[in-house]
Amino acid sequence: MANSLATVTITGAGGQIGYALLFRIASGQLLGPDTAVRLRLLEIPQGLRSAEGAALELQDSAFPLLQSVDVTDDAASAFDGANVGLLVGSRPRGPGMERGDLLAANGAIFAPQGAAINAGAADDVRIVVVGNPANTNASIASAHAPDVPCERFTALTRLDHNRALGQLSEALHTPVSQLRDVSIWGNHSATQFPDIAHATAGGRPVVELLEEQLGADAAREWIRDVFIPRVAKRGAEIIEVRGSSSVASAANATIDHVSDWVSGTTHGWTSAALPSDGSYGVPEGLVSSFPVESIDGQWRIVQGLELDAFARERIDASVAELIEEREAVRTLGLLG
Ligand SMILES: NC(=O)c1ccc[n+]([C@@H]2O[C@H](COP(=O)([O-])OP(=O)(O)OC[C@H]3O[C@@H](n4cnc5c(N)ncnc54)[C@H](O)[C@@H]3O)[C@@H](O)[C@H]2O)c1
Ligand SMILES: O=C(O)C[C@H](O)C(=O)O
Repeated sequence: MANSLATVTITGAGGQIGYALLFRIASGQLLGPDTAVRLRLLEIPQGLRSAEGAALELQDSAFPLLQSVDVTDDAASAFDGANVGLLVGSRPRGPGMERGDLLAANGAIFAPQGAAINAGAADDVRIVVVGNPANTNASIASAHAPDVPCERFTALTRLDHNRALGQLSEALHTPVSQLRDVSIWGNHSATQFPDIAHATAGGRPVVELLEEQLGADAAREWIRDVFIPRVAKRGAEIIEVRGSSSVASAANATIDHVSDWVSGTTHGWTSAALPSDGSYGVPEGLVSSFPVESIDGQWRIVQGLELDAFARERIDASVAELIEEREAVRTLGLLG
């Protein structure tokens, strides 16, 4: 029997990722078998029917851990008492839409949601932003929640991390369970840097295994010309092949992110985008992806990793893009 109760708020709950998330959360995969959940589904008016339909199906699933489901288009009531906020609903880039328009449209979503979190969320609230541009949307929400510690606002790069594991597993013919310490640095965008310099497979350095398999030069080329772009552009590949953006894998990564945050990482480190504390020269406060561990319910950036010139250049390029996005939203007055 559950011995605690948590309120989980999902924005964009009537959308694709929302639908892939809800049933896994209600079954206990987000917070474990000892925590009953109260779900709050936030949608815009046009999305309410879809969210209401999902709520009917949740009822029909008779999940023992599911205590209640509320559907609303009011951010204040959706985030009232929230322990976990999954910020999925966002404004995707449409045809002919300029980057500035995209950031402004998302500002209009994430600024009021940040304010609602500030006003009513539980003291221990944990937020993960999935809706793109995820890192910058997290900064906007955080800027409007001055009473919530900024480290509670994170953005999803676990999908990129998992994609990197999938690619390595295939290349090395090694189960994912044998892989450790892959890192995603920077933005959840094509500039991200998937880094395997410290990764191991079955305890052996991945780079060494690739060199044995391919030879030193070909291994370097594979990492630079195949692995990195494949992971960084996987979102676009999925859109091209599936005809719409990733859904189940994005929901799965969101569950992984929150579940590790709450329960701790046990298989080496993972990756998450969080406000920088200045580590690795990333400007303080910028929401950037790092290699992280979760200890005692808090993300900690893995310290002391050596970065070669190639890594430094790639991280700097992605951080430069994040700084540009931050300046653009600052100019729009979205950072408070
Ligand atoms: N970070 C990642 O790894 C990652 C991966 C995949 C997709 N995404 C992003 O996730 C987002 C959602 O994807 P999807 O496939 O579920 O899209 P979707 O269009 O199916 O669903 C989005 C839902 O959000 C709702 N919504 C819009 N504005 C809202 C608001 N202000 N409040 C509440 N709900 C609102 C819409 O009505 C819609 O139902 C997109 O921005 C997508 O680019 C991120
Ligand atoms: O929705 C997108 O643009 C792609 C998404 O962020 C992904 O990584 O799959």
